[in-house]
Amino acid sequence: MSTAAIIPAAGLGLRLGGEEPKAFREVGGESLLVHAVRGLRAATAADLACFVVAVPAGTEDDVHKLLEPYVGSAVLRVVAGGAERTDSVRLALELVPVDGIDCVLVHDAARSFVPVEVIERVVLAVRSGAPAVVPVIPVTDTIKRIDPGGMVVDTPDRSALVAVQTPQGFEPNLLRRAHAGTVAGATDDAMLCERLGVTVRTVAGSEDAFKVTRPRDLILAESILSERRTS
Ligand SMILES: Nc1ccn([C@@H]2O[C@H](COP(=O)(O)OP(=O)(O)OP(=O)(O)O)[C@@H](O)[C@H]2O)c(=O)n1
Ligand SMILES: C[C@](O)(CO)[C@H](O)COP(=O)(O)O
Repeated sequence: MSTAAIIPAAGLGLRLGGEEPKAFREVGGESLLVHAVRGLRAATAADLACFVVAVPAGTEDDVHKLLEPYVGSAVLRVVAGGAERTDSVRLALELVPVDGIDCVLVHDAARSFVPVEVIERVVLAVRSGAPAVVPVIPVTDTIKRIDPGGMVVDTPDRSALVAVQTPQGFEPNLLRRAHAGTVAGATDDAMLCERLGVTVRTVAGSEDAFKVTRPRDLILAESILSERRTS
């Protein structure tokens, strides 16, 4: 049995700005998408046999050519993404082979520098029987819930809160059932499984798995990359 990776990379990157979609922005001379694919490939314990990448419509052929050298013997499928992240994941999921896959990872192209250990922890947890797995890190800010008028409603106990990253790992048929239902308002795939009543397991994430979202994040990305290239 092998793993399939879905990479939602079809976002515009409005918060990052710039001329091209975020997945094509470069760090250290290579696009965020290439870094993300290379990172997943490096997780040898994941046995990645298939990549399905959702990209901005019209870029499918170019992206296929761009990524071919990085996927090794794995199958590569590239599909036009949808309006929301969940649409892109659903469209990609339709291209994940049904046979021979025991774990589907969903990994944001924008979390391009996730360490191999995190990827392998997620896959191992799915293979150990957890149907849905997310990597998490502790929350360092105090979080407050507010009302529509901006007034504080309450302050949840921070020790019970975590920030959620990707890759998120799923038993394939669970992910298919999760995406067959209503996806409105879901900001990650695990949330869709929660809506089905499934208990989601957490594993340790990493600060390096941060999501490139705003311009300053590119500076952090460059710094992580040059640290890795030095060591
Ligand atoms: N319609 C969409 C929206 C997002 N994504 C992907 O989902 C991941 C997480 O989304 P985010 O970081 O929010 O990216 P953008 O939507 O591009 O960012 P912004 O909201 O700033 O435009 C990214 O890899 C992004 O390319 C996608 O595949 N399809
Ligand atoms: C999936 C995710 O990266 C987990 O933290 C996050 O929810 C994506 O959110 P975004 O609003 O699409 O950036």
